[in-house]
Amino acid sequence: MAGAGKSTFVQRINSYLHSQDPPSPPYVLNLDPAVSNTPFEPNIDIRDTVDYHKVMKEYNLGPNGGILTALNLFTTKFDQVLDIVEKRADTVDYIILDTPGQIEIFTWSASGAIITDAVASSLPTVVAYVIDTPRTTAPATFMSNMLYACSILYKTKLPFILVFNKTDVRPHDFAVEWMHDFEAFQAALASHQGTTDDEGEPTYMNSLMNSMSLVLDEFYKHLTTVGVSSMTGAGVKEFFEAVDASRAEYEREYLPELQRAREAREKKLGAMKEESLSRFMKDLAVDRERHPAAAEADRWDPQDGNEDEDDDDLDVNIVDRSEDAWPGQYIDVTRMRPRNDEGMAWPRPG
Ligand SMILES: Nc1nc2c(ncn2[C@@H]2O[C@H](COP(=O)(O)OP(=O)(O)OP(=O)(O)O)[C@@H](O)[C@H]2O)c(=O)[nH]1
Repeated sequence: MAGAGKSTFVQRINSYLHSQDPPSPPYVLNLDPAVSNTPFEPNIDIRDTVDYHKVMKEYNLGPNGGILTALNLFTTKFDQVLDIVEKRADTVDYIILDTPGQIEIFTWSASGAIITDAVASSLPTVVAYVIDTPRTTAPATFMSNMLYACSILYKTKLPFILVFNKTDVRPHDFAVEWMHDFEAFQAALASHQGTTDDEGEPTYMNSLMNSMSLVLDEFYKHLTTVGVSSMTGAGVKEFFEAVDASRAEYEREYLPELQRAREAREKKLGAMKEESLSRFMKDLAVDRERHPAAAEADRWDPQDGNEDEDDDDLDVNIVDRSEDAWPGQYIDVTRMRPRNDEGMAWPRPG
């Protein structure tokens, strides 16, 4: 959620990896086009490719529409990002993606899904869901947060770590208790104000939450939980232990499922292609029979000079900053680079 501390957390895990012996600098991607400063220096930054303010102006959008459109435009180039990232995979142990602050823009958009699927199908991937612990102490807020996490887990089907952040302000033991002890959560719900109406009946919200917490009980079994403080660095080591365990889970569960889905999709696509090709060939034969002269004139001439037409050489707009810095370099935030995409013609909807 916005303000949960995602960027601070990225900076913390980045500095943790740098401080290992030997240092293990990660490769960092910033996918938030609207962030003004990041506390780390990303290797690839969406802001180098898309100017969010210009997108808002050009497409006449508000802030959220601007972020979504900027992300969509960036996604059209994501194959290039993946190429760069894959080239680094042998020398870099961790690749970190920081997502936009407006959670639904990433989790519920087509581009968020494309980016997640693309990354997850080429590298072991884990989702870290960062929670603002001090702002999750009310049972209703806790429940909403868990429902959101649940929806992302089921959407991505990826290994998932709940990161209770800001434990320097409020330890996350209450959350662990609520997740493991159904009755403790019920008691917290009951002791919270407004659980019954004027006639002593449970309020709609309270009964809804009671039933929801039963559903969530199943969901909690699939989760790993860690408490961290991005401020002090407490819990970061445990976070990386959870990431390593998730890698095994990715290889055991996600990968076979992915391969099965890919094979099924390719089979279906192959059948569709074959069918439309045979339909096309039939139509062509009928057409040629009816108009033999036109068919003769329509033959492809290899001397035409069209063989140079190759759209593989489209402009390369993705900037790999580590070409002139080292991977995952984190620096003071005043060294942000100017955005420079003057003259870039983005496709317009419709
Ligand atoms: N005390 C404390 N504050 C934290 C911690 N992590 C982050 N913060 C503070 O929480 C605020 C939000 O942190 P950000 O890292 O900007 O959060 P974000 O989720 O990236 O924010 P958006 O990108 O706007 O969604 C900042 O003021 C941070 O200093 C923590 O572990 N402890």
